[in-house]
Amino acid sequence: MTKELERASPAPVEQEEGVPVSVKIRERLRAQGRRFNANDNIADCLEPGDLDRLLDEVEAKMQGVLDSMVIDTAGDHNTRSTARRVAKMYLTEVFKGRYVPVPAITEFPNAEHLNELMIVGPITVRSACSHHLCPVIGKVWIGVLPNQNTNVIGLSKYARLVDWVMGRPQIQEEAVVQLADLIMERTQPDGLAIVMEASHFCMSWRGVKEMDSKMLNSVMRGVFLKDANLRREFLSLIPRRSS
Ligand SMILES: Nc1nc2c(ncn2[C@@H]2O[C@H](COP(=O)(O)OP(=O)(O)OP(=O)(O)O)[C@@H](O)[C@H]2O)c(=O)[nH]1
Repeated sequence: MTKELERASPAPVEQEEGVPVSVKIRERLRAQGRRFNANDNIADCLEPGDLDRLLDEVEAKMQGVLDSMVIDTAGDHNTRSTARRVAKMYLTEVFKGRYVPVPAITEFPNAEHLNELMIVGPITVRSACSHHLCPVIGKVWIGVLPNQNTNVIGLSKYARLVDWVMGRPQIQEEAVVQLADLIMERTQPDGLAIVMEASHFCMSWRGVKEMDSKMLNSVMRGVFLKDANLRREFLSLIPRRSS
């Protein structure tokens, strides 16, 4: 392209004034050919200050939702700051797992060359379904068969990884797979087993209004897939789940 043509071209969206920050972020994601589904993490496409600008943008859109629901947020003292509260809750609390990088994981040398089954749980699951953004609350158990040559990670880190993956709008089937992929990638054990049990408020608070049903699902990787005895041992060691 000649210098003249370059000058004549419209400014890239990054430099345009008044372009919503979400549009700029989407452009960066598309330029990298990246997916940005509800349960994807996009932290590495955010620039300094973007999250604050997103907060302002989501607040303005939430205010529009409240206005369209014919709620008098100016007169009603209870909802005066609701748009800001909801924006903060989505971006910095319940869906934080989309906007912050993966937690740092401390690794310790596997000095004793441990290769026995280890189970951690129940770890609390707090999420929301991608369909209605209703809460999903439950528990997860993680079983690891370490590899005698790989490092050991601190126990609390499993809970931090669960929190990071579940802090996005999710569906349970995809959440357990994302969690398994992450733990496999980070710790490279010989085997990994995950069982999740959760209540979906989209089924109890609304819709079919079924109060007691839960969804249980599992994912097995590595030796857990091949070794039925190991699978049985893991399942038998998980404390009796809530009724
Ligand atoms: N498979 C799966 N389904 C889920 C999960 N979370 C919520 N759902 C369901 O996803 C469906 C949402 O899509 P639709 O069926 O289009 O929603 P709807 O018409 O409002 O459905 P109702 O909930 O039956 O009123 C509902 O059946 C939810 O119960 C999940 O983690 N996994």
